[in-house]
Amino acid sequence: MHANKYAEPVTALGLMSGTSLDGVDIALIETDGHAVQRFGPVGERPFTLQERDLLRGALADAQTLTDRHARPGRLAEAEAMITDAYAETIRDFLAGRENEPVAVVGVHGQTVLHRPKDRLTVQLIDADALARRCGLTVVHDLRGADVAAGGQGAPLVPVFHQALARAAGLEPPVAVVNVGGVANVTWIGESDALMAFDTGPGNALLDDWVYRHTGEPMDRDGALAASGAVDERALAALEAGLSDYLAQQPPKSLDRLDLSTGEALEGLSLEDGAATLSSFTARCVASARDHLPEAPKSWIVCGGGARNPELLRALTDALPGDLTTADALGWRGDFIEAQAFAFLAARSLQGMPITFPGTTGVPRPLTGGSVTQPERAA
Ligand SMILES: Nc1ncnc2c1ncn2[C@@H]1O[C@H](COP(=O)(O)OP(=O)(O)OP(=O)(O)O)[C@@H](O)[C@H]1O
Ligand SMILES: CC(=O)N[C@H]1[C@@H]2OC[C@@H](O2)[C@@H](O)[C@@H]1O[C@H](C)C(=O)O
Repeated sequence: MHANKYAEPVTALGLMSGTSLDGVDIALIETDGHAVQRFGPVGERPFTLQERDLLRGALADAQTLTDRHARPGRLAEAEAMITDAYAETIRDFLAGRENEPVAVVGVHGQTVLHRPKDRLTVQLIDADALARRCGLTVVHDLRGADVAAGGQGAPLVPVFHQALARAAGLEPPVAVVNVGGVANVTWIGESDALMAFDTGPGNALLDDWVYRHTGEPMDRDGALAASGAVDERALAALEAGLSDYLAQQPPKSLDRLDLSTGEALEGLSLEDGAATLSSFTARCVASARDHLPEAPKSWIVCGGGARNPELLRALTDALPGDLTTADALGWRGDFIEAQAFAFLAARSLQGMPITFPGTTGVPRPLTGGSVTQPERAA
């Protein structure tokens, strides 16, 4: 009956590089912007240590920005690096897949500053150069319109979580928790009801702690946390440091640099610090329940944190209800964000809303994204 309600499906690519600064994820889907008709291949391109250092420098230099288009300090170099990395990722991904009729590429870029209360959110990516180099239509700046309209500009992925949950026939209410650098939750109730917000740290503080002590980028497989113990005093201090945010009613979102351990972990061993930070992430997710309209029957964990067994254990301890990973449902938990940016680009091309009062607090459902055609960018 609704045969013409949605547009013809298109093949869309999505690229995401998140707050963990670990690399670029890419995914191909076929979608009409409402559902996913086909999940295609995925890929990733890790950042080198030098690239991560450049991004850390760019994050620091972005703190004084007042103009989202300015690129002082290391920002210009970082943007060129990100654009190269995205172009390279697309080229390598499509090599041997020339038959994929890619209609659009949705790109997130690299967030270096996110201050929605000042109507400022900055993602590094030169979309014109990218469109030119890959010869494809690029949709970028998916947060800008939302922030300009008074929204939080994040999280953006909830409408895709909703499409995934709908297709899986999950019994509402269900919560999807993305444990990236920052963690966020999407709550999906009856009749497509949607609420979403950033819950607090995901892996960012744990990554920083491990990097500072060992030069390694993460607590791989939770090995450090597994051999440490949670320090309750330090945990309480961490929670006190974020208490205003935790208590705040959604909509709400975080900048990576809003998160810090302060003095809370002083004197702790590497292992105890890792155990305490893993628990902190889980406790912040658990405290998100206070803001949800109804307790979720099940929790689905995705993002890099789902690969950390200690973090999963801490989440299982902290959350009532069933907890499962996205991968256990047959989703590609590490690539949901990349798939989401493909989905959002397809919606953007059709002028469909990508953010909602329940997700970013924008006054009414709003479309977003800027479209760059390869010929216009030439
Ligand atoms: N095997 C593993 N063991 C422990 N942690 C892991 C493992 N694999 C990934 N991670 C964690 O996941 C992080 C990457 O997660 P992800 O790619 O979801 O983040 P992101 O997309 O950068 O973040 P965001 O969602 O905040 O934008 C790594 O930095 C690391 O902390
Ligand atoms: C401003 C920004 O880049 N925020 C990210 C960050 O990383 C996780 C969380 O904080 C989320 O709000 C968002 O990313 C995902 C992709 C989102 O918008 O849904």
